[in-house]
Amino acid sequence: MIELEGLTKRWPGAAAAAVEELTLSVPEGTSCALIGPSGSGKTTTLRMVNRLIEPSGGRLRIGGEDALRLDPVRLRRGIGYVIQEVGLFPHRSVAENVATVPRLLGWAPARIAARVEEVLAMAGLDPARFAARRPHQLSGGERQRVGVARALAGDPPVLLMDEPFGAVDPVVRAHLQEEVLRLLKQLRKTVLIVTHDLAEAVRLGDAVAVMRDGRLAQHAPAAELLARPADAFVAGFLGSDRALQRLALLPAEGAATAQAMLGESLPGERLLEESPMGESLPAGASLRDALAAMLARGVRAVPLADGRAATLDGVLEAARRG
Ligand SMILES: Nc1ncnc2c1ncn2[C@@H]1O[C@H](COP(=O)(O)OP(=O)(O)OP(=O)(O)O)[C@@H](O)[C@H]1O
Repeated sequence: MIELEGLTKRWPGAAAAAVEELTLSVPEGTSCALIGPSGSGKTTTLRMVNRLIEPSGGRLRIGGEDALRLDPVRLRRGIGYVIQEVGLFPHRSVAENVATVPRLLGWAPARIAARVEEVLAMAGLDPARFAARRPHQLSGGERQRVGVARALAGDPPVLLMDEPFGAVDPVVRAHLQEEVLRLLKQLRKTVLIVTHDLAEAVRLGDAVAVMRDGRLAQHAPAAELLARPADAFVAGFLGSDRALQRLALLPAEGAATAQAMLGESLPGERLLEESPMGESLPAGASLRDALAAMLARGVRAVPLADGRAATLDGVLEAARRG
C-alpha cells in the first residue's frame, strides 16, 4: 500500500508548487497510472515516493510505515524503480546489473545467482543467452526487460515505473505491457506508473489518476474515468480517443447475437467455415478487438469463442449501455 497525504513539493524560487497537497492511495496489490499534461507533476510525485525528490510537506506511508522517517537509501532498496532510459551500468553484464539490489542487501552469492536466473526468466529473457551480455548487446525491448528484472530482483512489494516502455516501438511495447501486467498481477505488486500514453494507463492501471497543475483532477477506476470524466479538463485531456479506449475494457460478448439470427439481421454475412467473417476471436476478447477484427476483415460481424457472433450494431449498442 502506498499512501500520499497532502504531499507537496515546492521548488525554490518557483511561483507555484510543482505538487500541491496531493492525497492518493494505491491499495496493496493494485496499480495506479498517473497521467496528465507535461509539467503537471507526475514525475515529481513518483520521485517523492522513493525520495529521490524530498517532499516539502505532507505525509507518505508505504506498507503502513512512515516513509519520510526512514533512511532514504534503505527505503529505496525496498522499492523497485523502472525508468525509460533504464539506466543500466554499461560495463557490467546483464546478470551483474540485475544483481545490484540483492548485493546491496547482502545476500549470499548462491542466492543472488539463483535469483538473477529466476527474475531474468520472469522478465522473458533466457538466462543462458542473456546473463553474460552487456547492455549494448541488447535490443531496446530486451534492455527494458532487464530493467524490469532488476527492479524485481530484491522482491520489493512496491514498484515505481516512469514511462517504462517509452523507448520501445509500438508493437514490442504492446507485447511487453501485456507480459509485465501479467507478471505484476501474479506477484501482487503495488505499482505506481507514470505514462503519457492513455492506452497504456488504461491497460496497466487498475485506477488512473489525472493530474493538473500539481493537483489531482480525477482518480477513478479506468472504466469509470473513461465513462464519466469529472470535468471539462479531464474530458479534454482524454480526448476523442476516449470512446475507443473504453471498448477495450468491455467484453466482446456484450455485442453478441446468436449466429442463427445473423441471416436475418445481416443479409450476406454468412457463418463460420464458408463465411467471410473469418476465425473466432479468442475467449476474453474485448469490444475493441471485435471492432478491429470487423474493420480488418471488412465485415459487420465476427464469430466469438462461445459460438455466437459480435455484430457492429451490437458493439454500438454495448458501448451506449456501458
Ligand atoms: N529539479 C527541479 N527544479 C525546479 N523545478 C523543477 C525541477 N524538476 C521539475 N520541476 C518543475 O516541476 C514541475 C513538474 O514537473 P514534472 O517533471 O513532475 O512534470 P511531469 O508531469 O512529469 O512532466 P512531463 O510529462 O513533461 O515529464 C514543472 O513545472 C517542472 O518545471
